[in-house]
Amino acid sequence: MMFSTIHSLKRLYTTIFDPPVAVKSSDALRFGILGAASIAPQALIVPAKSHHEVFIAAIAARDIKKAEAFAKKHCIPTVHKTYDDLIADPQIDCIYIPLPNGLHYEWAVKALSAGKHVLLEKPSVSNATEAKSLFRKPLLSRPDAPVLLEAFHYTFHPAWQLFKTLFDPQDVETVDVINSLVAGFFPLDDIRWNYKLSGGSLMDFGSYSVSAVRSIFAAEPTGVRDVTYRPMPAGFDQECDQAIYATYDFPNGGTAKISVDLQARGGYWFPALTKNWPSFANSLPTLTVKLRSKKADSQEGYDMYLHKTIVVHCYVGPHFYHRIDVTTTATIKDTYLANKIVKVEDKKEHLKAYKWPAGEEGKKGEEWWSTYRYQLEEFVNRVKKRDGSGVWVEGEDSIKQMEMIDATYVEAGLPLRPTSDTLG
Ligand SMILES: NC(=O)C1=CN([C@@H]2O[C@H](COP(=O)(O)OP(=O)(O)OC[C@H]3O[C@@H](n4cnc5c(N)ncnc54)[C@H](OP(=O)(O)O)[C@@H]3O)[C@@H](O)[C@H]2O)C=CC1
Ligand SMILES: O=C1OC[C@@H](O)[C@H](O)[C@H]1O
Repeated sequence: MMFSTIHSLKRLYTTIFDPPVAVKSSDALRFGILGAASIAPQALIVPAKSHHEVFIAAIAARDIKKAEAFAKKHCIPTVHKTYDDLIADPQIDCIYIPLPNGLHYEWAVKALSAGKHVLLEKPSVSNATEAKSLFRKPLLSRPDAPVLLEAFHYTFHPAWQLFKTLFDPQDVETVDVINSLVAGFFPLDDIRWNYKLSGGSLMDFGSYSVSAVRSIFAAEPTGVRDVTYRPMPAGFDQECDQAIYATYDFPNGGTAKISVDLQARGGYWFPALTKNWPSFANSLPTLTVKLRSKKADSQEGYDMYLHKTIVVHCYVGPHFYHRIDVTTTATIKDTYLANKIVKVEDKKEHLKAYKWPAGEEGKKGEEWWSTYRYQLEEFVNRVKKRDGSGVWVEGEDSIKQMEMIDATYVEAGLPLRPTSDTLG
């Protein structure tokens, strides 16, 4: 127990602060970052350290002093005065875009048009109109097309891929996803609460819920219903959802519920007194999948049914911690007694996967790799035209993702996030 805790802490420390630094190869891809964004170190700069084919070469920020300070802190050799200057830099191969959602479209188009590969933060853009325009750009169908990826990092981690091997999407009956963040984590002037910048909880933490549900059913919903939301407090953008709840119907008859709260409060004893206390409950993004009950065996006088429930704890950041709990419930019914239940037995398994199983071709990784590091591996593999792990987020998938977000906002009675002026 003690050994395993020390091992976990060591893995975590290596992941976050101290990955081994790789010697860069002469053909390493040179990345430039648009904006000194908070997420850039975690999502790209730290993961790049251990990748011998990735070099973080340049940064641009709206304020040159901020860019210089960021460059100094993260040892980035080149600072550009503007985002446009960075994109025009012939020394840069790839652009990472961690800008507010509402600016993703404009800058992704500019970067791709300059022939750069683009790693684009999630959600890819503001709405499905932008997504169709971006991901169906004719330049992306050319033989020498640049790579464009919506950075749904969690899908690249072995834990998510292991989870997906545990069931057939056709058998999924219900999915419940909770993405909740304690109130106060993001200040009220954060980009997440700015409608013009395409904010809202569904666009933020909620985009994972939508992505996860689509991935679990391997299908698009036939409808969305029962959408409720909590707007921002008075004085803030009322078009921005602070929390949102929705139910989706899927073609196999299954349903999914998402529950997203970016300012979670309450849930304590004496609710009247504590309802405004920040809530740490559900702080680990969690999802529960229930599969349809299936007849597994039939003997003289008895039928046995199996029913599986799978819970994934911390599905968004499995590198910090995760656990996949699989409960298989066996129910034995007496067919001579009108199917009376005579026995119910639960079998529980707890699974985890920080690395790919040994010996699988193209699948590289280390226990301490974060979701972002696994994602970077595949991004580079695509650029270098190698097969890699086979995990990817296709452009058409990113379009469907935005269609589901749009449909949810429509059902909520909220406006779609605004389309960029740069989309003619
Ligand atoms: N993959 C993940 O785990 C995560 C992804 N994200 C995504 O990354 C993106 C950025 O999020 P985050 O890093 O938290 O955001 P920040 O606010 O920290 O960074 C956004 C950057 O955008 C730039 N910017 C340009 N124009 C504006 C503007 N008008 N207003 C505000 N900022 C502007 C700023 O750059 P400058 O330095 O030039 O001023 C700023 O540094 C979002 O799309 C978000 O959804 C966020 C967190 C986690
Ligand atoms: O991973 C994440 O966690 C917190 C969110 O607000 C953020 O945007 C998201 O990507």
